[in-house]
Amino acid sequence: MKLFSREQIYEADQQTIKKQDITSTELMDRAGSQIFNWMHLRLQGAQVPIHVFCGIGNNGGDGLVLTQHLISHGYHVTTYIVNYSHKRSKDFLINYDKVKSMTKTWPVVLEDNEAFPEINQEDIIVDAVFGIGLNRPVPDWVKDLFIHFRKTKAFTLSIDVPSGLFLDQPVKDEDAVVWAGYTLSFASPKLVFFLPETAKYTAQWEVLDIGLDQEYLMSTKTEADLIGKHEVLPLYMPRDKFSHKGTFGHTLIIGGSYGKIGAVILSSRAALSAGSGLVSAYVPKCGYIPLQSSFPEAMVLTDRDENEITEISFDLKPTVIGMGMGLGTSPNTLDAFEAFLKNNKTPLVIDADAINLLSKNKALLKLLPIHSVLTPHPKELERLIGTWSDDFEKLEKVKSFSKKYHAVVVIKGANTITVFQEKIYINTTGNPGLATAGSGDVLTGIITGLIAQSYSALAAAIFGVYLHGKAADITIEDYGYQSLTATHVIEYMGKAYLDLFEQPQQLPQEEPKEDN
Ligand SMILES: NC(=O)C1=CN([C@@H]2O[C@H](COP(=O)(O)OP(=O)(O)OC[C@H]3O[C@@H](n4cnc5c(N)ncnc54)[C@H](O)[C@@H]3O)[C@@H](O)[C@H]2O)[C@@H](O)CC1
Ligand SMILES: [K+]
Repeated sequence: MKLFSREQIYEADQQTIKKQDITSTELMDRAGSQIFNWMHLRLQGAQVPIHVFCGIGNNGGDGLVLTQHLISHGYHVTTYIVNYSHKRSKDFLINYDKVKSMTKTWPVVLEDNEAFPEINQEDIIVDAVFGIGLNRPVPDWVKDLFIHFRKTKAFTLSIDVPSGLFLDQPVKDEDAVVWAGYTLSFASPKLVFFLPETAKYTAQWEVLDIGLDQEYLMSTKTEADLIGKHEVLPLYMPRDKFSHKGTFGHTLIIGGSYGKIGAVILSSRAALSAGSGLVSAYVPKCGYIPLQSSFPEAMVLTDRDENEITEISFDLKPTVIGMGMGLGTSPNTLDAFEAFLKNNKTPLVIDADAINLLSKNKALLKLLPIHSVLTPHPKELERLIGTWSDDFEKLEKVKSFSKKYHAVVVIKGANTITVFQEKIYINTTGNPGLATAGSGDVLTGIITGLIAQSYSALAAAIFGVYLHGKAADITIEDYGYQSLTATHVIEYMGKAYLDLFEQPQQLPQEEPKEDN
């Protein structure tokens, strides 16, 4: 799914109005009606007090359309105008008059220095104060209103975006943003719903289709894409009947040090479960027996040293190398790593201590083959690119890094983000159960195993992150969050693959009672 920017959404609105020959008021009607349908389906006429807070722009206008439907369907609704400016939008004013003519009274106008309405925890707040038009800090008294919303603990439904949340700037004051229980967003979810610092402002979100011009939406390229099943299916490469293990490549995993051989075992097993035809591991001598006995499918090569890697040399011709898990960062290992990079031509996936070695010796970065994949967690990323002041700056820095070194960077986190040059891909699978030892080693193994099968580096990163999260999502159905282990993720990879082709269960369609 594409994540459109604010400018693109405004453009989509304009194109829609032009091509469908409708007015902006009609488009607002669609938006407000969709919000109403969503609520009506769930509330079914329940007499819960609904407080609709409308700003003076088009987001407020959407709120006023919603109000009209709620009133005409007999809901218990109170409408407030959050009068933060006198520059009311045309479509706001049209709907403001409509509400007046329906109810014979004007909505309650809230201004600075006025008492805020009483709201109970069981009530519903609809937040239509600011939408994507927010372009400067929220006035203090409106911030106080948002604090009031939170104090009531009432369910808060935000229209389009939680008010106070900028689409392209960090939040400076978390009290100046509405904390939504649910956001109903038009055109696409917004990038900020997925970034670590701003995801918390909406617990859940959903996109409502307001019939924007399909041609524009289809043909417009976005800076960010959201990755779900629909997006990874075209990446999947089916297997030919006449294929053999050589067809699916040879993965070499290089890593491990005394006490950290398990990381290599996890990565190697993950590469095989992702479909790599052959898997070999290169470890210090102490890793030989553990690997051979726990993972009979792998071939094992050893360093001359017992406890750490001191020289990386082998006779194999691997298709791809995944390295860094459990590697350690000793001077001997660094020398081996540097010598290896100077001669290496094989595609690389770089994780953990291999990232740390690069961070401490930045000159080595230019030795990476193009389209290397790096899989840092936030601390490793910080060592690699330096600190950042907010998520937007972080993304910009990662993009520059990616461009400079032609690398694919996978930023691990709740919504793992893959960055390649100017473009970012946000994963939607995975769960807090993945915050467990070894899950990163498994991810690196999966991505490496996909590259072995001739997926491009970018496709392998996007698809690998998806499958890894999906396997974890299926695992928790059997094990729950707490008991999920990295080994489960490997074992559930098969189910993650099968899930790609599972038809969604057809639920009986519920219809809203009526809509007029
Ligand atoms: N443009 C369209 O045709 C459609 C717009 N829609 C709605 O319209 C919204 C965008 O509407 P607007 O562009 O009118 O903007 P908003 O309703 O988000 O904001 C209203 C106005 O407030 C002003 N403003 C911004 N920050 C302020 C601040 N801190 N203090 C005081 N004033 C401030 C701005 O000048 C802005 O235009 C969307 O989020 C969506 O909800 C939908 O109705 C669908 C169609
Ligand atoms: K809003």
